[in-house]
Amino acid sequence: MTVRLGVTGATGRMGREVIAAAAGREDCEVAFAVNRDPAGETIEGVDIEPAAEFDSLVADREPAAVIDFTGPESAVDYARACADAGVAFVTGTTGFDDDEYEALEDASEEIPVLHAPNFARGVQALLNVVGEAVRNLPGYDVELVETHHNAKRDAPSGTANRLLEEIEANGDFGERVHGREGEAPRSESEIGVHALRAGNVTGEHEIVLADNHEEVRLTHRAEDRGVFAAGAVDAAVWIAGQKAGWYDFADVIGE
Ligand SMILES: NC(=O)C1=CN([C@@H]2O[C@H](COP(=O)(O)OP(=O)(O)OC[C@H]3O[C@@H](n4cnc5c(N)ncnc54)[C@H](OP(=O)(O)O)[C@@H]3O)[C@@H](O)[C@H]2O)C=CC1
Ligand SMILES: O=C(O)C1=N[C@H](C(=O)O)C[C@H](O)C1
Repeated sequence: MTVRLGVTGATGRMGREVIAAAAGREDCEVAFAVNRDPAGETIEGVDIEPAAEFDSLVADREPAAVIDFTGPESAVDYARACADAGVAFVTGTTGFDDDEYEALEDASEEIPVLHAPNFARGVQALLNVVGEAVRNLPGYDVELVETHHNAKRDAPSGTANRLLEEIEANGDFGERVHGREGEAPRSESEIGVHALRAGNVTGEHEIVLADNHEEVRLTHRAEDRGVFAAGAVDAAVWIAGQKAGWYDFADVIGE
């Protein structure tokens, strides 16, 4: 069966990759793709339509799932529209505040919703091992450094926040300290968090665990945005067969 997909944020860095990833597969097809101001563009043979036509495109082209890489406000709007239309929703957008995240969770009462701050399988593996590393090294200093391209809006990255949750769930830590300046000695239990923005870096996350005699570094480096797009399309094909509820990328990989 071919899964029909809608794509939002289609002319963005990720939207283009999602369309290319879907075009290269036989188990799915792009039913429509929208962007805020598409200016008549075509990507991989798909005409990019204005975002204002989203509701009517969903009604006419009947996608089984929508893949969203836009921004937090837009993602929430699309999640609500998908809930109204009964269409599954997959979003890789990051930077949601608590209210926005709650709105996504509300939508999951009516449709399947999957949010993953990172669709790289290597990041999922990193999430699986970081807690174990922290548990094995009690009392070690923990610092997280993430590096992204100079156009990224949110900081720290969604992936960094997710890694921090995993670290905190597995050790006895104090506050997160975002960067340091001036007189800023390290307290024993704080977690230092550092967001670098430079050039065209696709996405790097490194966790440093150290005491005074040794250090361990766990690093993930995305070489190409195609890795995120492939994971997002896997998630959309998978979610098309699920019932309403809240899912994450681990659910997709676990099957
Ligand atoms: N989960 C993951 O694996 C990954 C997540 N991300 C996240 O994905 C999001 C997008 O990243 P990226 O592609 O780099 O960002 P871009 O800014 O390149 O792309 C976002 C696109 O969404 C469009 N857009 C914004 N609002 C709407 C709307 N209402 N309707 C339709 N289109 C809209 C923008 O249009 P316009 O040009 O008009 O602003 C733009 O084309 C970010 O939150 C990022 O952190 C990124 C990479 C991987
Ligand atoms: O904006 C990006 O580019 C990325 N954003 C995601 C995040 O915030 O974690 C994932 C990836 O690192 C690329």
